[in-house]
Amino acid sequence: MQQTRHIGTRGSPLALYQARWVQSLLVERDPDTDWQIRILKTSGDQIKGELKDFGGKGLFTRELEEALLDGRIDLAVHSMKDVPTVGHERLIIPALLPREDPRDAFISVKHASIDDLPAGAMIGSASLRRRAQLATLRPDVQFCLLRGNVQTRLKKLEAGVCDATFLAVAGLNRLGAGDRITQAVPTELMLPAPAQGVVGVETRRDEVQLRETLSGLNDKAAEMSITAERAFLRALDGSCRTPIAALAEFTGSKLGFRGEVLAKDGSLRFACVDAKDVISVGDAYDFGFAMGETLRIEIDGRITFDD
Ligand SMILES: NCc1[nH]cc(CCC(=O)O)c1CC(=O)O
Repeated sequence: MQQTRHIGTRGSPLALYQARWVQSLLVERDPDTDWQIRILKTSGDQIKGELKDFGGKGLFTRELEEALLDGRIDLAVHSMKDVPTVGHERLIIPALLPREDPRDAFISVKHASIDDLPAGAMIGSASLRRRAQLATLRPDVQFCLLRGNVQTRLKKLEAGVCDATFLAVAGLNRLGAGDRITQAVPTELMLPAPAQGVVGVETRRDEVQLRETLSGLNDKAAEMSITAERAFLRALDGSCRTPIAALAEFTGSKLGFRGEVLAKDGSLRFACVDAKDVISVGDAYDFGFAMGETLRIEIDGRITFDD
């Protein structure tokens, strides 16, 4: 008899796209299983104000993890940048899919680039990281909230709610909205969020066979990078609400790493850069964690992580 497995996802167009992507990869690998998508509402989808006012962490992933634990779903598809660094002991993420472009996109109707923005321009973004980074580049612009899913934000921008916004290039590409990108911002100007551009698949730790199937989808370079970036975040955050960015790039056997921590208003910025030969995922974790520890010592209380 054919076995049915449920792939849990949020209902936003981006989340659905990602779930369908995982579904098609699984159908290819194991056509004898019936891979079904099950849409769940998460508390993060119902919030209209500032995310940080609602207990931040894991907002988009918690309900999916609860559904995994009580058996409503067998797999959960996540944007890895939304996944907290400390996971549930009964859950595991055996598959990280190949990374898309990790950069942020600058999107504007009237202005060609960040440099092109006039003084006083209104930037719509709820992201503390993007706000702080932009404030270091352009202390003369202002910010307002712009929330909702990717399409909603693009519509609001077009309606003139703000002069520009930022979204992940990866999400826009996945939605077929890559033509809306005004400027793909170089990572030297705006370092992405840890794990930006990577989709991961989570399951229950005791699902031996599912884990093996998922391991077949795992991308080694993405795993090395994401492991280092998330270890960096873990070394720094706790219950972090200060902006943290990181990008690890794996080529050959070398892991290049850049990370930064900013004060929310962009008035302080601490950065680190290094590269190291890594063999195992454990090496990548240790490297990222050590980078985070070093930066934390350097910051020495001058930026607090929970204010
Ligand atoms: N927090 C929402 C979120 N989570 C992941 C992405 C983009 C896709 C990705 O990074 O894989 C987005 C939207 C955005 O920041 O533009």
